[in-house]
Amino acid sequence: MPSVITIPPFPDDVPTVPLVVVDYSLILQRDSAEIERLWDAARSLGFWYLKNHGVDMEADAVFEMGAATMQLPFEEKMRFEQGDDGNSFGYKAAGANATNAAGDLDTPEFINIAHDDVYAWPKVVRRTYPSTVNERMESTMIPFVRKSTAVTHTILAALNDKLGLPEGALAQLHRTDEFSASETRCIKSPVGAPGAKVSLGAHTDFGSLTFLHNRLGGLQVLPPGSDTWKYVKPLPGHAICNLGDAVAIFSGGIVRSNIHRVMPPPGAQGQMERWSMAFFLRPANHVVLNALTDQSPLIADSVRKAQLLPGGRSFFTGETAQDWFMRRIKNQRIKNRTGPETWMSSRGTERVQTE
Ligand SMILES: O=C(O)CCC(=O)C(=O)O
Ligand SMILES: [Fe+2]
Repeated sequence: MPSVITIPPFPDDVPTVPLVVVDYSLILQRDSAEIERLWDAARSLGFWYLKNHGVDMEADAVFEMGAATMQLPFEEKMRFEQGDDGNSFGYKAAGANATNAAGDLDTPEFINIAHDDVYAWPKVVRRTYPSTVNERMESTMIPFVRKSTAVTHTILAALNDKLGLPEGALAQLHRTDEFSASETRCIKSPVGAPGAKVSLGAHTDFGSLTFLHNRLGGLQVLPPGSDTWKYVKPLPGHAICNLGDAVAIFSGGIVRSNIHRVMPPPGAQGQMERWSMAFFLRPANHVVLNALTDQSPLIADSVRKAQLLPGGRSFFTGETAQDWFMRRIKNQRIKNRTGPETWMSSRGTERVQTE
């Protein structure tokens, strides 16, 4: 199991980004100093560590589900492959996605489980999964997804207030009783050759909030204004949170969906398989990704200012969350590639960040 393997230390001679540590137990108590810390992180890099979130045991169980799933015969996993039409639920084989405009292939395998299927279990509402997932729906997936939904909604509520939105405005766009692309992903990356290329290509996240559980290094961010990728060092007992495109657009650019990628783990960690796992909170499928200017003067002001800048940005995509997500997934698939333009069609808000 990934969680009981001894992990070599993260090297101390690689560039890392110092992330703010947010204490979830204080956010839950609506501690204003802690909410301010979260607010600063959300607006500057859009990434932060989260401690005292209380989901570690459940996260370990999801890693165990991922390990059991990846051990299934390849043909069995391929019975649940996500396909090329823009759906991400199910299995994604290594090499199914491009990592850049040149069409270089990704190396990780994923198992993606739709939250809609977890909420509705034992009813199947989006798709079916391998037996290793079904057997753990009650023991593992339901507790993990319930707790992670609560954590991510609590963070969203704190951001909602700071954005000057009416109470519950963001929650209303992320209702758990409406279908969405929200999912839990367990990722296995094989041991790479030293100096191996990018494992998961540079991207911004497609939805609103990612709650990421990392054991090994490899995740990198490109901080605003920098041309050097920096590692995010995994810290025991700390999850990593980052904001995605949807909430950056809703906020009119006040909060940031920062570009990131995954490289083979650095130093001695490079000798190991890399496992990671993420809970992705995304808006309901029908929600249109536009800035919420009519609900917050702060957001209206931010959009006005952004549009006055040279090359002024629009925060009105007119695309639904479902179309935005499916376009991005579909155009990453190597089978759909016609040329560099396919990669460009897979892009979200990273279009305005350096790649
Ligand atoms: O594996 C990681 O550390 C990050 C994965 C990621 O960025 C993603 O799946 O969107
Ligand atoms: Fe990501």
